[in-house]
Amino acid sequence: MKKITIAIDGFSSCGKSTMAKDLAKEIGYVYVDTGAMYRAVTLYALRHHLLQADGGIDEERLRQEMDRIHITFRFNADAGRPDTYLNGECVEQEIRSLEVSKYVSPVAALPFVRETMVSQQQAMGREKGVVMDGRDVGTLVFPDAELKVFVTASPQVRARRRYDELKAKGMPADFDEVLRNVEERDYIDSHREVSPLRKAADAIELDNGEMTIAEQKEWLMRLFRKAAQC
Ligand SMILES: Nc1ncnc2c1ncn2[C@@H]1O[C@H](COP(=O)(O)OP(=O)(O)O)[C@@H](O)[C@H]1O
Ligand SMILES: Nc1ccn([C@@H]2O[C@H](COP(=O)(O)OP(=O)(O)O)[C@@H](O)[C@H]2O)c(=O)n1
Repeated sequence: MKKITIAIDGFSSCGKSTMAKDLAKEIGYVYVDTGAMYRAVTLYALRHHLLQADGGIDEERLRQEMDRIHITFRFNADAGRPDTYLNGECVEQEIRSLEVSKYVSPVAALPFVRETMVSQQQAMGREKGVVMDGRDVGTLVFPDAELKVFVTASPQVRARRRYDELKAKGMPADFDEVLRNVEERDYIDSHREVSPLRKAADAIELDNGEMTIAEQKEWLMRLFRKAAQC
């Protein structure tokens, strides 16, 4: 079987990371969560007071600080997926907070932020054998990926999944707030100027609203076997 590149894009909270990390584990590929990288930049900006509550961003300072933001991943055997590190500190839990979710899409829409993240992502996947999930992996990061999937489900289903996850982790959450955030991020992600969220023409679409995690895993595994054989 040849080593390939697998791109999993789609709307917020639909299960992209779950599918991507499960597949990567099963087939021994590297998993890269590109959303975690934008979340880590956002956490850095929050901690350094570069984001205002009214939505304003101190773009100039963030641009100057970009080379001080080092994002790495380290595999966590208990979680079965990589944890995200910001300048050497594990921030896996903190970047998933609703606070970070509220600010991440405007930060991710900044061209200089995207440029930095995309070149790091391309370096991580240069050797192939990678499963990468995000918004622009199949369209911009790896337009030649051998397997591209675009995942979606209704906003209510997605918000419920994210709400349940936050609750299970003991993090504060209100369902309506989570739903609003999911819808707002989808809108910003789909309407930004630089590499907006789009289904690549050659991506296979999956609405997993009625699927279990096990079913979607099996579905993706079948696609992988087909794509890696030819
Ligand atoms: N098919 C599914 N049915 C129910 N819950 C799911 C399904 N797929 C993923 N989840 C759960 O939904 C939440 C969001 O999934 P995640 O993989 O983080 O989504 P994304 O990466 O698209 O934001 C997680 O808690 C995950 O366990
Ligand atoms: N390749 C990517 C991945 C994420 N993002 C941004 O980062 C945010 C968080 O991504 P995520 O994948 O963690 O989001 P969830 O789907 O997990 O909620 C998204 O809402 C986008 O604004 C992006 O712009 N491009």
